[in-house]
Amino acid sequence: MGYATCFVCGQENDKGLHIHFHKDGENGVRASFLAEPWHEGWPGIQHGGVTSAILDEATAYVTFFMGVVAVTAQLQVEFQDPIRVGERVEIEAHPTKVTRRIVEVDASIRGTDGALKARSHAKMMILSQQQKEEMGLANLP
Ligand SMILES: CCCCCCCCCCCCCCCC(=O)SCCNC(=O)CCNC(=O)[C@H](O)C(C)(C)COP(=O)(O)OP(=O)(O)OC[C@H]1O[C@@H](n2cnc3c(N)ncnc32)[C@H](O)[C@@H]1OP(=O)(O)O
Repeated sequence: MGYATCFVCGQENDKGLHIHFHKDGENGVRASFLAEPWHEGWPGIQHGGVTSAILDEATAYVTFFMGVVAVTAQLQVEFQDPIRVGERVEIEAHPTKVTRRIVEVDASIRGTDGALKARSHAKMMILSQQQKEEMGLANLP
């Protein structure tokens, strides 16, 4: 599952994170990730941009599993506790509000002990047919 070349989930992206997201319950999403040395910013700590990309992707998978094509319009991230290189984390996301054009999604990253590392709130904009065509996303499966 996933787009082959996607930076976060694509299995054919040599520079990617190769995270496998799966459906959890009706509209939830789950995944797991282990930070490698090449994901760090400050020594030994996962770069905040990598953390944000993971939260963004988990959010996008929520809308994907809902069967809509959407892009991130807004992503607010809170970095609660450093994610250490070599540390496994668990990722979760679920929708909090669905309107005609916007799906709001909460996502979180926790240590295997359940301690909160980072969380986000996002607004995903559901694309119109015209927007899908303009962005080259009209023929997604
Ligand atoms: C084989 C198959 C396997 C598949 C496996 C699944 C793979 C699943 C993952 C794939 C990979 C995903 C990747 C990660 C997800 C990205 O990261 S997507 C990339 C990052 N995001 C973008 O590039 C989006 C760029 N922005 C845009 O294109 C446009 O600004 C948008 C978001 C489409 C909105 O444009 P628009 O529709 O023209 O918006 P507009 O009509 O002006 O406004 C509509 C309403 O939304 C509000 N609004 C507009 N923009 C914003 C905003 N930025 N913030 C808040 N509100 C906004 C407006 O205020 C307005 O509100 P109302 O006045 O109606 O109350």
